Amino acid sequence: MNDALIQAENLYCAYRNGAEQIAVLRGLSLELRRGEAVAVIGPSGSGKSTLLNLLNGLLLPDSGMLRVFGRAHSDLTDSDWAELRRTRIATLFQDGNLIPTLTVSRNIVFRAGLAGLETHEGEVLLARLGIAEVAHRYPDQLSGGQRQRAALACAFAMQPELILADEPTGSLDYTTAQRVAPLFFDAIRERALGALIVTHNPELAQRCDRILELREGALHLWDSALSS
Ligand SMILES: Nc1ncnc2c1ncn2[C@@H]1O[C@H](COP(=O)(O)OP(=O)(O)OP(=O)(O)O)[C@@H](O)[C@H]1O
Repeated sequence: MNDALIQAENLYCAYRNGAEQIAVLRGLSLELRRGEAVAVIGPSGSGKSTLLNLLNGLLLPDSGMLRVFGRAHSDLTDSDWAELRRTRIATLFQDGNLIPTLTVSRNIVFRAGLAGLETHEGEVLLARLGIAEVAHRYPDQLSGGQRQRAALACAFAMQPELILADEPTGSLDYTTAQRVAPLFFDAIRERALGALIVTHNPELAQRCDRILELREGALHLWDSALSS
């Protein structure tokens, strides 16, 4: 069995504003396998969100090869990507992507349902994440950190194979981040998920199997000696 969830080779991606062309990814390569967590770090504007959007099918590369679950991006239609996002890829953006008209509990049930699953573990997930008491509240009645943990519960409830996360602990205080991070990594390892985590948090990055730095449009194995 091929364990690669993501294989990207020599990806190029540019934005066009009229005559101006902003080349963001310039020959980016990446492989992510099941059970592996990879942190992506890099300065503001280096292209981290662009990369997440490509891996999610929200953007298309201009050239290069991208395979997700062994399927070439050129063979994936918009509805194939939508199906992958519904059932196999969980995306955690900083603002939480919860449905505002549903309570936290209903968000979890709904998210699992989209993936074709019934879930009875919502309360357990919320308790493990330390937010059982907000299960009946709506997203706009939560703090940023509670919203982020509720989004994490929704992501786990859909039982994804791949998690793409943008600062998954960015809204949490230090103590809560210390509590939530192990749960995140336990879930990745227990369920042999792959995770690509964009983060500025060095402790979170250090828990990953590899740290890659996005620099000059490509990913480089991060060398702490070079950055000090
Ligand atoms: N829709 C767009 N049109 C034109 N340029 C864009 C667009 N989106 C992003 N860019 C530019 O592409 C570059 C990469 O942006 P991106 O958001 O991927 O960076 P980032 O590493 O995620 O930044 P940050 O850490 O600040 O969120 C930046 O120079 C940005 O200004």
